[in-house]
Amino acid sequence: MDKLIIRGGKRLQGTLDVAGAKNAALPELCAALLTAEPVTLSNVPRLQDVSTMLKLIRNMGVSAEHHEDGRVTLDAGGLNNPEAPYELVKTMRASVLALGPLLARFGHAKVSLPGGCAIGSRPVDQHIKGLQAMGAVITVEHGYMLASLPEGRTRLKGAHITTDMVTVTGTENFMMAAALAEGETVLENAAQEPEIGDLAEMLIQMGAKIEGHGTRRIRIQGVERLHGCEHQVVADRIEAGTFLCAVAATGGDVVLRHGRADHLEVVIEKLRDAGATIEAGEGFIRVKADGRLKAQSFRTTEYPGFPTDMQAQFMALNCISQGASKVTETIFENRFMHVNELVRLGAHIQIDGKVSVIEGVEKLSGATVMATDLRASASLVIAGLVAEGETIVDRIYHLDRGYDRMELKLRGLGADIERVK
Ligand SMILES: CC(=O)N[C@H]1[C@@H](OP(=O)(O)OP(=O)(O)OC[C@H]2O[C@@H](n3ccc(=O)[nH]c3=O)[C@H](O)[C@@H]2O)O[C@H](CO)[C@@H](O)[C@@H]1O
Ligand SMILES: C=C(OP(=O)(O)O)C(=O)O
Repeated sequence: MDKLIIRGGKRLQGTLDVAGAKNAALPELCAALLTAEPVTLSNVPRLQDVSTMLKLIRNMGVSAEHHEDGRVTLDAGGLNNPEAPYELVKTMRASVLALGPLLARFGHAKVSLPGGCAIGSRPVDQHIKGLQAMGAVITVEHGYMLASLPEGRTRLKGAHITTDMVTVTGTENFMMAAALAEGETVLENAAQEPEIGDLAEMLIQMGAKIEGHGTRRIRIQGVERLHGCEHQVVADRIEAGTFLCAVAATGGDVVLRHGRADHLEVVIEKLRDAGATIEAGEGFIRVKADGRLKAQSFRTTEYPGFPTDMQAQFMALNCISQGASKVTETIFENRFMHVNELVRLGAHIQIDGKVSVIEGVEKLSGATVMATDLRASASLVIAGLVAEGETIVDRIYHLDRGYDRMELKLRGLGADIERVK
């Protein structure tokens, strides 16, 4: 199993390229299932989750190739097996995104229920309820969602869907299903994450009629057929935010090319309050930091609030900042798995339910720690970059699920970090 060995204490300096967003690329690969015409996505990141999604859709009979230049060319003309088997779904929860498109195009689908995961139980009840409101018949048998249309129907029908909570992949599933449904669908309480807007733009290019993406109410007028398109995946705000926190923690001066500051406003505001200098313009974010910053309290909420996917990385920064801070996680019930590992590196953190209280310390000291989930892994890497001595981060397959060669990018900025088998 791969590990990272980090010798901390190096300032980060230089320029790096922000990759395409995992959380946009995954639904967009599924959107290609909605048409029999070729689709080309560019700026697709090289991540384990993308490889898994490509495996999943190839298994359906789709031809899909990830090229050296980051393009993925897809052709779902030959799709003949609308099924997502457990073996592939269990390693990537985003597989549930195949359900909406398969149902909309084929009228039936068999998608494994995702299991729980380290950060929480993550049910898919809202996905099922919403698609049922659109006329789908869905039963759960032997761990699979078996979805079909009632006798005599060939298309889903538009519906008014109000979810119990804001759900990102739920909103995406409904948008994709509604694009080919009969009549109008209105999504209330819709997610507003930038990845929703990026998917909507792709669907519109394919001929979908969508309005209101980026707001709490999205309207979709179904069409009979969608066509192929070329679409560039939006920059990954979470990868960019992770590097901003890393530089804020180690000190240094780094330019993130292609970074979208407008998608990271709350995080950037917190980093500025902490004492980092951040400049941003068209297609770049520059971060400069020196010495210990001031700890910042925050609570995670849906976009445009503080992203849960940045909680662990910002907490790592708080661990070595001046003063105390309170971090409240409101989205996932079990997203503090990094805390015990940060404590092994010398951090002072106490958990009380949804709240972690962090007392900043002057230094961390290297140790062997275990990655438990994707962003937890990133927080341990940040902590390792500032810790004295050697930190070994074990089980980095979690990290590889969502970061495009993170250690190479960090090495390019002067970090002492290597991957070992
Ligand atoms: C591939 C992708 O885009 N993943 C992101 C997506 O995950 P994902 O879309 O899975 O997360 P959701 O927005 O759906 O989850 C929000 C909350 O709603 C709950 N819920 C959701 C659906 C449902 O049917 N029932 C239910 O109870 C979840 O357990 C969670 O507590 O948004 C999360 C919240 O920003 C991010 O952390 C993930 O990185
Ligand atoms: C939780 C995350 O992703 P996923 O929904 O793919 O598990 C994440 O990107 O931090």
